[in-house]
Amino acid sequence: MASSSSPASPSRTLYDKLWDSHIVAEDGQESILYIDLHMLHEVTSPQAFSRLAETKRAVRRPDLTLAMADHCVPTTGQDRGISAVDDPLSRAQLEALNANAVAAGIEHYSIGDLRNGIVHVVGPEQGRTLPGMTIVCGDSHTSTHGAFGALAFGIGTSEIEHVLATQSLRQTKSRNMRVYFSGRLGVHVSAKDLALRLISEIGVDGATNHVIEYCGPTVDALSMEGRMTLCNMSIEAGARAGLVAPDETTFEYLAARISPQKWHAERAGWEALHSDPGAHFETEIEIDVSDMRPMVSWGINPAQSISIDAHVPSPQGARSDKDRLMIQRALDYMGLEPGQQIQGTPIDQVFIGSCTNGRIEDLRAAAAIVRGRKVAASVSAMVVPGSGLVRQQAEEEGLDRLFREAGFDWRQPGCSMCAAMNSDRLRPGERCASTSNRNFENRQGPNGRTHLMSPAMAAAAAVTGTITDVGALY
Ligand SMILES: CC(C)[C@H](C(=O)O)[C@@H](O)C(=O)O
Ligand code: SF4
Repeated sequence: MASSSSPASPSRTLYDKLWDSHIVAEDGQESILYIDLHMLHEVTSPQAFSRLAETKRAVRRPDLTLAMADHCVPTTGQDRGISAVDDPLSRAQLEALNANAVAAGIEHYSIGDLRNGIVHVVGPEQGRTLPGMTIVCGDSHTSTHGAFGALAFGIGTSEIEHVLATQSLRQTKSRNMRVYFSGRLGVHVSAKDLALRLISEIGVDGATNHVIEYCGPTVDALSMEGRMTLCNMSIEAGARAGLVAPDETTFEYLAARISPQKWHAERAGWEALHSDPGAHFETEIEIDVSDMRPMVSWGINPAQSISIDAHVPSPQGARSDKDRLMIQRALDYMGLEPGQQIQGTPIDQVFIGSCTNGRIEDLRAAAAIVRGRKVAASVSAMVVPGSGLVRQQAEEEGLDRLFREAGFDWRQPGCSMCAAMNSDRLRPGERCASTSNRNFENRQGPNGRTHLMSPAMAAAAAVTGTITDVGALY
């Protein structure tokens, strides 16, 4: 695929600039890109290391590689590790990651280390994610790091092997897409709602073959945490990556995480990381969010999301036979009636966490709703901080006490019930208010039912026992 504007063109998008500045070699439609940071987790890296060993190749740049366990770690009793009896597969994955990292000299935050957590929370937190970088990980939500103006995307196991061996990656360029959000967000309307709104409008394949650049006054006003939430969910619209051009908000976030020398040396370069005026985007979307209410998913993919005051669709109203079948299947799986109000639907569990919404700001937003209230008797609710440092920060602020006193479980960090790869999972038929990013069938446990929403909305669901407009709690 031809790039939207050639390297020599005067007007380039941010994506064009990131792409051009990392080309090591070009071959027809494909380029080899240099990779500045490669993050590893326990689920997708073991086979890549085995292949490397089989072919007697070494890790080329251990210093540009960072490893941590997140997907299958338990969220209680982490000091005990994982028992080989209870969960032999997860235990083997943790041991493999540890052994591989040690053997290659790769920095590794193992389970129980304060710096450990979900890879997409930890990279930025540790100041490893920087504007202008190329970042890859064997994980689709690597798009999160695009919030810093880094070209960040998920890769497969054979690509992990390739990056480990060469620190480069063969890629075909995607198209440029611009998503412009205007309008001031209402109280309790957050970046998560922006993401769900966008995906509900363009669909789960609306950004396929594209890299999205998010911009406009609404995005400018978002914190880094909010931008990470937004970029995180780019992949749920089918995009290869999401981007936000770095600005003062970004620089300030980084000032607290990297050395002053590095910050001063890099800053001028970071300031050039934006789309030039007149740069060409193949696809442009504009959304005015001034009147937006919080969003919630009703179905079995993130595009099946509606405003909290809306009604679940009915198959009769579908535009095509395919849509009708999709709606029917989603209603059946979710145990919802056509046309019913989403508000007031009783829930069984609440999960606050994940790489979408497991950062300190997310916990603060949820805690603000929980303060002085109790989790409904019918609900079991848990908070899983995105990293050990997020957990520590929350404890310093007394948020853990607020959650515990309200009846939440206060857990140790990891992916947890986002993907149910550890023992945190829904029982069949249970309905969950979740701050994660995927509501696919069986995602949070076999026959579990997931409703995606923001942390404030999940907290409101916890205290009322139903899907509730958090704005109505005041
Ligand atoms: C396990 C991993 C490959 C997977 C991903 O790539 O996204 C997981 O993180 C997820 O969210 O489903
Ligand atoms: S928190 Fe969920 S979405 Fe994020 S990396 Fe872990 S499993 Fe994937």
